[in-house]
Amino acid sequence: MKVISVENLSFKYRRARSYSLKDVSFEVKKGELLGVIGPSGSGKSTLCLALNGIIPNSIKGEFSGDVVIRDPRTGEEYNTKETPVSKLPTVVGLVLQNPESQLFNMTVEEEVAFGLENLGLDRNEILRRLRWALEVTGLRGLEKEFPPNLSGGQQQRLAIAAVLAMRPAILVLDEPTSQLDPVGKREVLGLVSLLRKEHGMTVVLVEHHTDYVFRFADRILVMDDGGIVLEGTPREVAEEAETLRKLGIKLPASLEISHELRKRGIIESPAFTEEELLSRIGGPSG
Ligand SMILES: Nc1ncnc2c1ncn2[C@@H]1O[C@H](COP(=O)(O)OP(=O)(O)OP(=O)(O)O)[C@@H](O)[C@H]1O
Repeated sequence: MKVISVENLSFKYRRARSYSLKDVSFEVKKGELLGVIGPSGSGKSTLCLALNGIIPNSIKGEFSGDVVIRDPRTGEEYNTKETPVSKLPTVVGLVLQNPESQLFNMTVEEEVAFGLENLGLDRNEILRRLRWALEVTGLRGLEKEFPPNLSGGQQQRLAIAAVLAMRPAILVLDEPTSQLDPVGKREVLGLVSLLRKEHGMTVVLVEHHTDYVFRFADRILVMDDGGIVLEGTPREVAEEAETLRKLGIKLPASLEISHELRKRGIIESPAFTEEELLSRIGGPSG
């Protein structure tokens, strides 16, 4: 089942000289993890904002094309340009790059409950969702903490908890680990994997950490200059090493090495992890 259909989407910010998205079309199926990579300024963040309707409803500009979101639980379809912005976060949650920009309450629990109060839910439902969101994100016990006192990884997990409490079926994450240290990165990407596996969520993930994207995404979109230049499975996209290199996209080390080894005829297909690479060349892991 398709849960996101983007058709001929173009967008130019007010006062900008050129379009930030140029005739972009793609689909995402229920339960998929779509990785989005591309150089700085290629339109990834703009695309994220368009997926939950902030563009064109709150951030205006020249918009054409359609972004249609289908709620897999009800089958209802929402064309973002015709849907109130207050409705979309209950279907598509958006987590931004910098957690601090999304956190503005005095305690962890107030942060998560804030959006729920705006949904007009009753007290019991708010508490139920609050507990669930903190449980899933591993933040139980930190309810009374002041958000700026949390670690970077905890702050980003809190931003995710606040979005999850709205019970979206689809999660869009715009470089959620870019401000984090390696421990924080692992925490957040571990959470993304859990949300997919155990909660059946569909995920669109913009991520510079290509190791994760090539290893776990079902499909990858590569963007450049507002358009999609490559789209395919990690295996298919990895075949285009030269294009990726020209765009300045760093492949995971195992793929870079396997690309060189393939050129020399030592192995036949790309290896996505170090273990896979070692086993291909007859190393210690077999
Ligand atoms: N609010 C805005 N007003 C005008 N132009 C903008 C605005 N936000 C982004 N742009 C422009 O739109 C283009 C795409 O930017 P966008 O932030 O979507 O790219 P990105 O791929 O997410 O980059 P990064 O990896 O650096 O976050 C860039 O040329 C950028 O300068």
